[in-house]
Amino acid sequence: MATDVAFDARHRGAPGLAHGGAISAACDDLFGFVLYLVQEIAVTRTLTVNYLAPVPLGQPHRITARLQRRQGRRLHLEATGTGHDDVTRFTAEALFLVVDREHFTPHGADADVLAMFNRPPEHR
Ligand SMILES: CCCCC/C=C\C/C=C\C/C=C\C/C=C\CCCC(=O)SCCNC(=O)CCNC(=O)[C@H](O)C(C)(C)COP(=O)(O)OP(=O)(O)OC[C@H]1O[C@@H](n2cnc3c(N)ncnc32)[C@H](O)[C@@H]1OP(=O)(O)O
Repeated sequence: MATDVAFDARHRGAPGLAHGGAISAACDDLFGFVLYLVQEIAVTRTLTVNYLAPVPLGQPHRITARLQRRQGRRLHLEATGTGHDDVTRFTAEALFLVVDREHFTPHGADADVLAMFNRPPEHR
C-alpha cells in the first residue's frame, strides 16, 4: 500500500519543515488502509517513527506500508517515506491489535461504523 504526500503549511513544524506529528499521523493513517488489504479489524497499540532526515514542505514523499508479520492478534506493520530524490527521510513501525466490531460500537453511530468496515474512510 502506498500514498504520495506533500506536507504543506498546515503541517509546518520548524520553518520550511514538516511537523513530526503530521508525519506520524500520515504513517498511522496509511497503516489503517493496509487493514483493508489484510481484511482485519485492528487498532494502533504502538507506533514508532524514525525521523531520519528533515522533511521539507512541498516536496512529495511516497509512503509505502506493509504488514511485516502477524502473531495471533498482533499485526506488525512497517512503513518507509522516501522523497522523489530517493532519500528515505522517515520509517515507521507499528503494532496493531485485532479487535472485534464491538470495539467501535459504543462510540460511533451504527451506520458510520458499518460503513467503515465496508470501505476505507474518505480523505481529502
Ligand atoms: C474488514 C476490514 C476493516 C478495516 C478497518 C478496521 C479498522 C480500522 C480502524 C480505524 C479506522 C478509522 C479510521 C481510519 C484511519 C486511520 C486508522 C489508523 C489506526 C488508528 O489510529 S486506531 C486509533 C488509536 N488506537 C486506539 O485507539 C487503541 C486504543 N487501545 C485499545 O483500545 C486497547 O488497548 C486495545 C483494544 C488495542 C487492546 O486492548 P486489549 O485489552 O484487547 O488487549 P491487551 O492489552 O490485553 O493486549 C492484547 C495482546 O497484545 C499484547 N501486547 C500489548 N501491547 C504490546 C506491545 N507493546 N508489544 C507486544 N505485545 C503487546 C498483550 O501482551 C496481549 O497479548 P496476549 O493476548 O498474548 O496476552
